[in-house]
Amino acid sequence: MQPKKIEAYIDIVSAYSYYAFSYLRKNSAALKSAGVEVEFIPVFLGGINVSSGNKPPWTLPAKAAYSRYDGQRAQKYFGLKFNVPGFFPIVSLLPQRCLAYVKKAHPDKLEPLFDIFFQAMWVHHHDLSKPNSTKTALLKVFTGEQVAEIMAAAETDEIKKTLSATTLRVSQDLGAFGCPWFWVHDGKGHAEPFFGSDRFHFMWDYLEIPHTDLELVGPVPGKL
Ligand SMILES: N[C@@H](CCC(=O)N[C@@H](CS)C(=O)NCC(=O)O)C(=O)O
Repeated sequence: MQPKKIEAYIDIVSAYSYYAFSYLRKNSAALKSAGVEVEFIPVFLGGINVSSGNKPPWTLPAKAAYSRYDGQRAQKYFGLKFNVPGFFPIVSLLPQRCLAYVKKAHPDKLEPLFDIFFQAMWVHHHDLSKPNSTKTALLKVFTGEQVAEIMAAAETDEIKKTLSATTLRVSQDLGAFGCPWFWVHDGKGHAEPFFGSDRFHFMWDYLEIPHTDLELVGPVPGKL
């Protein structure tokens, strides 16, 4: 029997991946006590779009206009505050390859690095497609020597192939058409996909974890 597990496929170029990452980390103790393992897995969202035939939502003007409301609401809900950087979107291959290497070579540093990269991109508006910005962010988690090692590894065929193989697997085998994408194992030998940072209540039902989110509190005294 497989354990209950959430495979979380995320890219730092995706604000919705940032929301999902923060939420899962905030709830890590509760998930652990419910016997659910969480694995964060770097993917290249641009590659998922190409492979699935999808287009980024902001390329459709109506979705771009709506996303301004949705983004503000999500930030309030998840307790984050940032503006979309002027350079958005970026080609996120460099930071995602660094993460793919760190996952292999320094697995205990993967979550801290995701956190620093998300903050660098969204809160501090550092363009992580530029090597100097990526190096500066890496230095918040690693020594100078390790940063050189990670930057060199990100240029190797092995790491390039690792990121593209994961990206291909999640889109072709696990049905992904965007990020964050989740492949969730129910602990009974089955697994299902979930898309987005706004589907955790369905995920908790699927995993049979008690939760209170989305319960209406009422009636409000004096209002009825
Ligand atoms: N409703 C989802 C939206 C997530 C979303 O729009 N993700 C973007 C990347 S940041 C994407 O890949 N979208 C593909 C699509 O909507 O088809 C959420 O709240 O998390």
